[in-house]
Amino acid sequence: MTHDTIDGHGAAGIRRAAVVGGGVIGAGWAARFLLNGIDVAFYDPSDSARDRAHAVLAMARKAWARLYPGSSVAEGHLVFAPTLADAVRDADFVQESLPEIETLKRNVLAQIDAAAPADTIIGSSTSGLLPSRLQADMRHPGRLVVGHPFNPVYLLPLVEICGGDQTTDATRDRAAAFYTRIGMQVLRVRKEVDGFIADRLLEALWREGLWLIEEGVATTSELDDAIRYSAGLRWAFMGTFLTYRLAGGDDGMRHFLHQFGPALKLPWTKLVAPELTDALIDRIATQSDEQAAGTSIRTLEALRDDALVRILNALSQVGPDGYAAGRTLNDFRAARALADASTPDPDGLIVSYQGHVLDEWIDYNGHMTEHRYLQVFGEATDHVLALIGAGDAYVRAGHSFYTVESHIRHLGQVHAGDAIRVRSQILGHDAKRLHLFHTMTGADGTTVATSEHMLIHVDAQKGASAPILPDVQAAVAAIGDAHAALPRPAAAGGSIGIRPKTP
Ligand SMILES: NC(=O)C1=CN([C@@H]2O[C@H](COP(=O)(O)OP(=O)(O)OC[C@H]3O[C@@H](n4cnc5c(N)ncnc54)[C@H](O)[C@@H]3O)[C@@H](O)[C@H]2O)C=CC1
Ligand SMILES: C[N+](C)(C)CC(=O)CC(=O)[O-]
Repeated sequence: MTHDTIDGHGAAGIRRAAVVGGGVIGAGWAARFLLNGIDVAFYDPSDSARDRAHAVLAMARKAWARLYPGSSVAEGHLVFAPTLADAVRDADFVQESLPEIETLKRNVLAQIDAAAPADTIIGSSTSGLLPSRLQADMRHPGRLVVGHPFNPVYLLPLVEICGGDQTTDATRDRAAAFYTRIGMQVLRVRKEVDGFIADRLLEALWREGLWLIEEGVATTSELDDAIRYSAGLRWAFMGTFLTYRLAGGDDGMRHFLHQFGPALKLPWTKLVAPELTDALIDRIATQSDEQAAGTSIRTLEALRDDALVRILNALSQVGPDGYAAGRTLNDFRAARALADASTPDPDGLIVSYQGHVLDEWIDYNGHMTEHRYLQVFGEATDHVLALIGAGDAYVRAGHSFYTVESHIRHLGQVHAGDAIRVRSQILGHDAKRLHLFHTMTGADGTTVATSEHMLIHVDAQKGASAPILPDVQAAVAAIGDAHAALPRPAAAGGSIGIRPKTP
């Protein structure tokens, strides 16, 4: 995998982004930036943009809670800028996601160029317009680069980077480093070309599909079935060429080309876009309505996100390091763990979880239900374990910590959407044991709950307790000794019981 250096060329210094154009894609970018702790100034004159941004952010939070559980990266702040100039004035990075109209984009890009600081990179989300044309009216054209994402931007990792004639190498590199830093898989387009790489492939398939509908060969639903029950499943991790290498049997690609290459001359495909007459549009839209069978766009988006999260999580477990997008996910998890480890806390505790209460965590009493506290505290524990070097790789190598005792105290209430934060203290440790205390606070800093856990170190293959490995032991000792100097929580070691009332 090409993994651009994370903080090369100042990408680590990007703290404020501007999103210009906040539709499907702009809102997705805003969510990805915010969930990476980057502040976002959002500009879109449409009345519905604000609601959409919040809705997309809520979906993204849900998905990220399942991809990066326990992460302590604090969400960035979102502001809705009244004007374009306000949005970009202090931005370290601008992402343009205006409608796919060249004249509009050129005009607004020139305005962004005039208002943004001179060293700010400007990324365009265009699906296929040529960057050489988009940068033509800019005074500093060298800083424009296409960063073409995929919907939903907060989940799909690919971003195609394509520069125009005047784009500098430094701009390409800085954009690549920045997109990598926010968890994306960068694909650098070697030569400027309409539609870049992925959309040329997607368009070819789409053209053929439209032709098949026009000819009455298949409906939208049959075309989708043809993909989702077959090639779509293997595309998710092997793409076309690796898949066809296997289809060539033991002789691989060479045999495949000899066997199936001649069909290209027949040819099977038309690849001509049919005329989109009103009648054809009606036919496709009606078939699409029938296919959706009344399921709303929001419900389909939730289904899509659920499936994507599961696929990404599954791919992250293939092979020692994850496979395809699963590998990108693992690399990003490791990078986030480093960022988590450096989250400062004024009291010297470990910031082990920062997030928001999700809708599905709410019970019939209207507040976060009890087992979700254990989930959050469990993720906080995982964060501490990763910090001392007992994360995924340690577990894969057969070593782990098991929790043998827990005590949760519920002291307040939190509701859907509330911000929560957990800070953790190592209260004790020895050759095999780790004693942790977590404190959960709400947005105003009030303590909502505490939890205390005893963990025992195990050799997972033997299924028996075993001494903590030396490197981890040293990390525990370093943090534990520092924490021993901090005040011990008054509730630590508390027991449960109904105490007799004093007369
Ligand atoms: N929808 C998709 O699947 C993908 C789209 N793209 C690209 O992303 C870009 C945006 O596409 P979508 O988000 O789908 O479009 P969209 O139509 O959902 O959103 C465009 C937004 O731009 C806003 N807008 C219009 N004029 C504006 C102005 N002067 N200043 C600020 N905002 C303005 C509109 O109010 C609207 O909210 C296009 O270049 C498209 O090719 C890239 C990847 C995928
Ligand atoms: C349809 N589209 C050209 C806007 C699609 C893309 O650009 C990428 C995607 O998400 O499929």
